Amino acid sequence: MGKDVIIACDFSSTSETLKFLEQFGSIRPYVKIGMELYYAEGPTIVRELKVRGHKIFLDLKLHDIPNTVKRTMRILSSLNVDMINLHAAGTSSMMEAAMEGVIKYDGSRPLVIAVTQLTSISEEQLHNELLINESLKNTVLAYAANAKSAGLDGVVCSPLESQIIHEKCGNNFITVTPGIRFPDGDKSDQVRVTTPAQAKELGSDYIVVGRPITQSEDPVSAYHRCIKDFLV
Ligand SMILES: O=c1ccn([C@@H]2O[C@H](COP(=O)(O)O)[C@@H](O)[C@H]2O)c(=O)[nH]1
Repeated sequence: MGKDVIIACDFSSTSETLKFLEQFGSIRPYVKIGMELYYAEGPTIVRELKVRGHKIFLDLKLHDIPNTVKRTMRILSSLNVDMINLHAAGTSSMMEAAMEGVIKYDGSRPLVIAVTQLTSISEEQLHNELLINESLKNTVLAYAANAKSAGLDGVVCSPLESQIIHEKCGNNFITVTPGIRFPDGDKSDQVRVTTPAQAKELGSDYIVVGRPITQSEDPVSAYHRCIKDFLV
């Protein structure tokens, strides 16, 4: 299974995104298109980046009734992205419907992964606001197990949970982990964070890195720092 560093391109336009990626020259990083960029530019941003040779994680975190998610997955899958996601909180029925919708006419499909609990959520918020009495760890593990039973390929979680998810769901069940910060970095709105090196130790398959690269004075060096700490 391929491990990689995925850059979260949280920009509001195609021009800003392409200007950012031009700094990488002939390197074509794996990129994540999230809600901000997709809602601003629509499917054309996916085509623009695909044609330039980038692998794409389309991070739209679907969460709706099963029929709506199934039909939306059919549309999104036709964009030929490499990875796509939804919220495990939408239930097993929703995830099973998504897996039906995502299969293309030729039988292929992107990787499908489920968000367990957002990396910005703390144990206290889980209990006091979401009114979930289970521990964060148990909730994440249960959601991961549901995703696996529904036929998904893996989950989005904090690197802090990668190891226990692999123990429960197997090493082929992939963990895609945002919440990455350099040792000297600002956590900002993230709560369950690790460094790239810790994510490697804990067995994350992919790390998703946004601001530590995009807001860096030298994004290319910050990306290579992630590659060195996580992959090498
Ligand atoms: O649980 C989640 C799910 C998705 N994300 C997304 O990852 C990036 C992280 O960006 P940073 O700037 O490195 O914090 C961002 O696009 C989120 O929407 C997440 O952080 N946590």
